[in-house]
Amino acid sequence: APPPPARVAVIGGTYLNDIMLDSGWLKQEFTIETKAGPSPVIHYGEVDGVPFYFIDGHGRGKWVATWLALHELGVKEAIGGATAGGINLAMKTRDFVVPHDVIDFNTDRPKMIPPGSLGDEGFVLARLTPAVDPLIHRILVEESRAVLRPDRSFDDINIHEKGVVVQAAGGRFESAAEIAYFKQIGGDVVTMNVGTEISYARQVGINYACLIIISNPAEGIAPWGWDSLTGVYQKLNPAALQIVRRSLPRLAALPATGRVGEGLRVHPEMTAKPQK
Ligand SMILES: CSC[C@H]1O[C@H](OP(=O)(O)O)[C@H](O)[C@@H]1O
Ligand code: HPA
Repeated sequence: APPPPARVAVIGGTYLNDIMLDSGWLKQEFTIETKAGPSPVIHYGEVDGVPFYFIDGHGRGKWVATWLALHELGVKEAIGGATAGGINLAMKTRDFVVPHDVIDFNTDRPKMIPPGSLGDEGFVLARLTPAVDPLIHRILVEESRAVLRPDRSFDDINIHEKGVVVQAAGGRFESAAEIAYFKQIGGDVVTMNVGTEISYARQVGINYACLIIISNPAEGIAPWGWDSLTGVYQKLNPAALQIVRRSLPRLAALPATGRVGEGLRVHPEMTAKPQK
């Protein structure tokens, strides 16, 4: 049977994976074939009557196939969850950041989704300004406040409405000198995943923003231990799940057209036609 339709997707990183898989919201799993090979496992779920897809671990290494599959399935809105290291001293461990921009130093995933993957003639140079969808960005800020603020035990947690997320090369943590450099060029938090996600979502025309929880101070900013990584997200996971739950119906109700990303993906002058 074909998977049930949904126009919204949630992509889990470290902190959202387990709690989404345990949420009781997921009903069915499937994979689909894409021009970049089989998709990762895609979960179909429903909560409060809203159908959605969930992919854990950012697609478990299947970066291009993940976003081609979501496009193929007709997804229009997506939120990503990720942990990151705090570079900006105002962005402490446990704080929430809804980034507005990105610096992408990833080198092992293609910057451009291979030409022809989407059935476009030639290639498309997507634009990243603004880097995330402003409407989804606002929803994540508002729902983070709505969930965290009434709970006095979260009083020490800041919700940062803006932030530049640096995607490091990935594959290992950064050196202190690398972080000092990221700080100098305006980076606020550092991740190994979100830069690619921001870029691929735009390239396939899916409106996207992400909710980051800081799990540790970036290297050289302050000492941290492995327990920081696990401890932070275990404590904040239930709150994150409620933020997702409250955001989903709002994402599903967003207008399908007239969105800022539409004009940023395809421009006729930027599309190389095959030579006659
Ligand atoms: C958990 S430490 C490093 C790991 O965490 C971040 O990923 P995620 O988006 O799954 O939270 C970071 O990018 C690294 O992959
Ligand atoms: N660096 C890169 N990615 C991360 C970090 C970090 O310090 N913490 C969580 N994800």
